[in-house]
Order: sequence, then structure tokens, then C-alpha cells
Amino acid sequence: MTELELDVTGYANGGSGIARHNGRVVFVAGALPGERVRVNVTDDSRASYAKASVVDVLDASPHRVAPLCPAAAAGAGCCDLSFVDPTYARELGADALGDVLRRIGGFGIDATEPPTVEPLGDVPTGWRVRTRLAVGADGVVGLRGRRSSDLVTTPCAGPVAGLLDGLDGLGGAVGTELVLASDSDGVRHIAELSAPADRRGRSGRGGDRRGRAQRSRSAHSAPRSVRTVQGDTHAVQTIGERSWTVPVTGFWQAHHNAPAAYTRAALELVKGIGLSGDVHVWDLYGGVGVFSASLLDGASDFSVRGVDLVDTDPGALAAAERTLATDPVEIHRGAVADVVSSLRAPDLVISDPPRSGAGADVVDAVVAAEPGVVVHVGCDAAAFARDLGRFATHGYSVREWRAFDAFPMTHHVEGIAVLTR
Ligand SMILES: C[S@@+](CC[C@H](N)C(=O)[O-])C[C@H]1O[C@@H](n2cnc3c(N)ncnc32)[C@H](O)[C@@H]1O
Repeated sequence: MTELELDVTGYANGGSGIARHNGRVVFVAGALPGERVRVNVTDDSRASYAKASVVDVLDASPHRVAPLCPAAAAGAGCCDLSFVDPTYARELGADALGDVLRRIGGFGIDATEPPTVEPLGDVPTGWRVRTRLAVGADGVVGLRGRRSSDLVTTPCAGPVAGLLDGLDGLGGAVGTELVLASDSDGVRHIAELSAPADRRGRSGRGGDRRGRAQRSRSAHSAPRSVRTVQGDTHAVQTIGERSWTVPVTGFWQAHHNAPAAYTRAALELVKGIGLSGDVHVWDLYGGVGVFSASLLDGASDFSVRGVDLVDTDPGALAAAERTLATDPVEIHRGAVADVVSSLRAPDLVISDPPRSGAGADVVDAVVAAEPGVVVHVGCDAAAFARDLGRFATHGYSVREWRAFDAFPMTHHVEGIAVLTR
């Protein structure tokens, strides 16, 4: 492996430092702007850039701290910025978000100031209420390594207190995974997911890299059986006066303060934006309907006449049905791209897609329905910027955006923006 000494001059969305070598960009994992580092080149396969990881810090940034997450320090792929002072990490996140909003979203340098990244708690540790761990030989439980499939059994600092206590031996065979959820009363529930198809037999072996990757993707999207190991099949999660019974293996925001913060932010963003009277809402990628509920309960300038809630996950939609049973919410199971053209035109759209973003086709379909106001949420800065940029090409402008440090000690940032036509 090639070893180099580099000066790190910037920070890239994705959490790496940026350096240059022989005119080529090198993305250096584990390095901060202003540092001189010795690195190993880990990927030299592309003409325009290389990837490397830090072997030794020769000249350290004043923002480098002793790792806050012992698992990350031991090589786990969990908290990639655990070695960065948390306030500075949020500044880096804001810079990276501003950069992709300009570069990928096409928002001019003079556009609305990029958002600052707001903390969701006082400390960067003990925030995660849902996590997934791998089961290794002899029932040992741990996180996968950053650059290997080895198990790291040192506990991560992200999960809330008690979530990781006494796990060894709870899981079954090698290759299964444990999904852990802490409900709003702090009670722990654990489900075991059977191994994906490619780890069960020999079907995933052999062939070229692309073939193996394709088989692995389809193996991971194939249904896996679920066994309750501890607690219940569902966790009760509460925001204010509303509660949801959410499948342990289903989606709930990872940060214990995120659902309340995001729904409050959405309400604040639509306040005074020009909506009044009876409003029809689309809650796209709505999951259990936390945004639907907050608008129904908390909108102050307007009242919600009806909501179309769209999601693909039957478990989340069943939870939505229970909690929103007496509300004017119509639930649609299916992909947003397939469903929206059949829905009644909205005044307000909330969209909260998964990490990959909504994508051009969905943005175009939303725009075709001509909502006056769109609130768009994104947990991947580049996808968020791409989606907002697509709205902008259709004449929607960002009136305000906010960002949250929803995954402390990592490079991930959650964005939320309100756009008007
Ligand atoms: C980031 S979560 C947001 C869920 C919800 N808004 C919340 O805050 O709890 C994304 C949701 O998108 C759903 N999803 C993923 N792909 C989808 C698609 N193509 N169409 C509809 N829903 C989808 C997932 O099931 C998940 O509930």
C-alpha cells in the first residue's frame, strides 16, 4: 500500500479531509483541515481522485480530541467524526452542506445563507434509540469494522444508556443481526433478523465483483424472518400527546430528540408562509405519520382538511392507521412515484425521503401537482441539495432552511427546507 505525507486543506461532504498529491485530490478519512498527516492510499483506481486513511498525525488540528467513541477508535464503522470537537464538527457539517447546496443544488453563493447545524442535545453521546448489530461466532455481538467485515465488540458511544448492555449470546447463528430499540419509556426491545440470503448458503459466492454486488443487493432486499429476542415486537414511541406502536425492525428516527425537533421545525417553517383556511396535505415518505400528526395538532395559520400519507412500509402504515384512526388521513401503500399522480392536488407537501433522496421523477411529479408550499427533509446532504435544486429549476424557491446534528460524532447532517412557488 502506498504511504504519503499530505497537507489537508479542506473538508468534504462525506467526512474526509481534502488534500492534493501530484495535482490529484486525495480524500483522507480521519483527517482535519490544517493537519499534516501520513496516510495509506486505500483506493487508487480513479483518474481524478484517490482515497486514503490516516496512519499518523504529524501536525494535529486544535480541534482534534481524544476519540469520544471507543468502538470507532477500535475500528468500527460507526462514529467517523468521534475524534473531532463536537462544536467544530457541526461547523464542518454546515460548510459541507453549504458547499453541496452551491455545487450540486446550484444555489448561488449569494443565495440565502447556508444553514448552521443545530445540536439536538447537550452532549454528543448517548443519543441513539435504534441500532443494528451483527452476530458473529459463538453469539458474540458487535459492529462491523470501518474497512472490513470483522466484528468490533467494543461498545459504541452513540446508543442511549443501557441499549447495549449484556447482548452476547442473545442472537442466533453467525450472520444474523440484532435490531435494538429503546422505546419512549426507556424499555429495550430486541429483534433478531435472519441472515440475508447471500450469507445463508453458497449462492453469494463466485463471479465478478459487479455480479457479487448485485446478488448481495437482491439478497439484502429479500424478506428476512424476524424473531423477538427481548421485549415486544413493537416499541411505543411518543411525541407530545401522541404515541405510535412502531415495529422494532421498522423506521423511527435514530436520535431520541429528532422526531420532536423535526416536527416542531416543520411547523415553524410553515408558519407565516402564506397558507390559510383549509389546507390539503401530502405527507410523502410519511412512515408512521409524525408530520401528519404535528400539522393536524399544531398548525396555527391554517387547519388541515385532509392528508394523503404515502409510504411503502406496511408496518409503519399500520402504526399510522392506529394513531391517526380518527383523523382525516388517507393512507396509501406504495412507492411515491407510483401513487402521487392519483392523489387530490395538495396545498402543502411534506417529503421526507430515505438517504437516496426523492429524485428527479418524484420532484417533477410533486411540482406537476402545483403545491403552494413544499417542506423537504433530507438526511444526506448531497441528495438533499440535488432535490432542492430540482425544485428550484421548476420555479420553487427556498424561503428558509435548517439543519440538525441528528447523528452526532458522524459526518451526517439532517436538512429541512421550506420552498414556495
Ligand atoms: C426517512 S424515513 C421518514 C419517515 C417519516 N417521515 C418519519 O419521520 O418517521 C423514509 C420513509 O420512506 C419510506 N420509503 C422508502 N422508499 C419509499 C418509496 N419509494 N415510496 C414511499 N415510501 C418510501 C420508508 O419506508 C420510510 O418510512
